[in-house]
Amino acid sequence: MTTSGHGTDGVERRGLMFVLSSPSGAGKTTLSRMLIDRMPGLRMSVSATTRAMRPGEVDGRDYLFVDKARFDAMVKGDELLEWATVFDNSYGTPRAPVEAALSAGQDVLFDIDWQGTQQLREKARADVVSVFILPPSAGDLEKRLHSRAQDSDEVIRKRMSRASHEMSHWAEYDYIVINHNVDDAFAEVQSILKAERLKRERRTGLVSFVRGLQGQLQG
Ligand SMILES: Nc1ncnc2c1ncn2[C@@H]1O[C@H](COP(=O)(O)OP(=O)(O)OP(=O)(O)O)[C@@H](O)[C@H]1O
Ligand SMILES: Nc1nc2c(ncn2[C@@H]2O[C@H](COP(=O)(O)O)[C@@H](O)[C@H]2O)c(=O)[nH]1
Repeated sequence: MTTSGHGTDGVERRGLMFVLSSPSGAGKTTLSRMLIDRMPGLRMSVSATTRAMRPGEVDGRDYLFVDKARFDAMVKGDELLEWATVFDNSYGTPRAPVEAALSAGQDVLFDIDWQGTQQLREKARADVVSVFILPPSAGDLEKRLHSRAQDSDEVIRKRMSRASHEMSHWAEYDYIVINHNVDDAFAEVQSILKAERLKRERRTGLVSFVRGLQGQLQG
């Protein structure tokens, strides 16, 4: 699915799909925004959803807010790379922008649940790097959902009651980060991305780079 771009050291490499998942409220959106602001070469995948817009959310930036008929048409037209029902709403990743970003040599960041992560992994295992974010405690998770002040008590209750099930998928992920403190969690997630960008298998330009070095040594 991916084509090559260039790393910061000029060596060609395949783009990667960097996935953050967690129980609702553990901090994926917060960490995603920090990554997008601070990591050049990383583009956010903007999901389509049928859920209602929260105060402060912007259509096209936070989500593509669509009705059920439009979502179903996207599924039928194979416009989504993955999709799932989460908390009674439909969510899915539009395929075209992801493929365009990867073709342009960029990495793509996904804030999606475990069902979507499984689907991406089935399609492109070698190019998916997945991170599961855990809250430090159940009490902290609940406090965070309340402090966000964007969901009703009923919605928060529903999300808390799903948290244990969401978390049961932690062992399917490549990395686990416990979000005690947002700056520390960000530093950990950033380190994972930096290291994964340097992985030998995705650095398609290394063979010719090393040959060039050897040529210089012989010449
Ligand atoms: N380490 C932290 N300490 C305290 N508060 C935090 C921390 N990380 C995130 N938060 C706060 O917790 C709330 C929930 O965070 P966020 O929206 O990033 O979670 P999320 O995992 O994206 O949730 P959802 O899956 O529902 O979209 C926000 O108000 C955010 O500012
Ligand atoms: N499988 C997918 N899951 C997605 C996608 N976009 C978001 N999500 C996940 O949904 C829940 C709830 O999100 P919220 O914004 O309503 O709080 C959360 O776990 C997201 O990660 C998607 O495109 N596919």
